[in-house]
Amino acid sequence: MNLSLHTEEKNLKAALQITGSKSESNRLLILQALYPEISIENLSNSDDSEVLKKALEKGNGIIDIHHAGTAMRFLTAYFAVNEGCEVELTGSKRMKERPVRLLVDALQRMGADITYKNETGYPPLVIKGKKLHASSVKLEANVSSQYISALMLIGATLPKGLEIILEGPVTSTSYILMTLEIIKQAGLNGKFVKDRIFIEPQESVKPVTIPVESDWSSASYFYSLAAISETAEITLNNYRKESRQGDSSLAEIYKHFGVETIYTENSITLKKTGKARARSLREDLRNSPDIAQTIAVTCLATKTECMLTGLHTLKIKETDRLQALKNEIEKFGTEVRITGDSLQLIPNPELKQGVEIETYNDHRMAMAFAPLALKTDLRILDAEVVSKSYPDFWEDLKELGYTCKE
Ligand SMILES: O=C(O)C1=C[C@@H](OP(=O)(O)O)[C@@H](O)[C@H](O)C1
Ligand SMILES: C=C(OP(=O)(O)O)C(=O)O
Repeated sequence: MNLSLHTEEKNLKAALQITGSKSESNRLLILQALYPEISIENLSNSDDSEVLKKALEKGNGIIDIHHAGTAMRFLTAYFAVNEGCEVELTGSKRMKERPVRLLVDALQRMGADITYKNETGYPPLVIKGKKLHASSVKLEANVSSQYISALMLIGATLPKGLEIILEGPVTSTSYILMTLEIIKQAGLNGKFVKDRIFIEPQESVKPVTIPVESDWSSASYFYSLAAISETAEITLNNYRKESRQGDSSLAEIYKHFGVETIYTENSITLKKTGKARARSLREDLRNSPDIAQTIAVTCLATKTECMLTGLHTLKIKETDRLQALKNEIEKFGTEVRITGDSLQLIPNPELKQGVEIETYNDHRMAMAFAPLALKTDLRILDAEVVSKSYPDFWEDLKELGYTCKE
């Protein structure tokens, strides 16, 4: 499905209910499978959470998790300790190019029975679940925090718990902290001190209901819309100031674009009153990689010079996001310089019209570019990709006065 986006709206006003955080949901689904006393509220309706839920229900045989990175990594650890199960964990073509070696190495050193079906270091994986007795493991921490979260989630089921020693710089730390907070909220114990994470052993937890906050990465597209609009007042329900999600740094970052965040007990209102904006932006996004695309497109639309750093993980996500951003932003006549971990955008006063955006099977490419329709009509190719994290995205955009035509 290709969508042509158009809007004449300059003043945005709406109240929306975005689905639950996929990161929180996927942690909770794994914990619930290990500790059935846990109940979850406001679970994400994303494809990634749906495939994880189905995989846990299936529990044996060939399990295809499509494009879902967290599902691949979390299930690798989950099945490795699930005594008696035999699974082949596979995914989309792109998933077979996304590395899992550091996690698999760590689990193998802990005694797990995991082999590669095709290429060493990449899915599909053949996993035979067994009891693991290790109590400590070392792991390089600069490639993906998902490997670390995966180990943390199974840590309490091991007879002596698990100490995870992080080697080198740590990336996406906010997601490790999210895992720890959720583990504690479930009634388990753990701590993260310097380069070490300790998860205490525990066989069961007391019955507990854990609400999932709505998804801050999904909220980023509304921050971008507010930034690009003349005025905006967009209320998003089920968000908190004290969030577990690192992408809540949006509230601070978007002040540069004149967007204020007003917090009430259970919602945020993004308010733009037309104040002057900064002409340039410097941000280190190593703790919130998923909002890099949104911010780059906001800068394109608002003609803000920007230098985004800490982006070394973007190359191994749903697509090579640095290259994809360069390809698509340059279609508008704006220069983009990328390195292995940074993106610089040099604004151009003219914005080319009638551009078609390739989305590279990446939900965030489609959603990040959509706000730009406030400035120029555009066409988003394969627009259905949004369902990976936010299936209702196009419907919610209509609430803001957009027309989205096939
Ligand atoms: O743990 C998580 O829920 C996630 C961690 C991040 O990945 P990396 O740690 O690989 O950067 C993030 O990009 C991804 O969307 C979700
Ligand atoms: C990178 C992402 O997801 P995952 O790694 O879980 O596929 C994302 O949602 O932006």
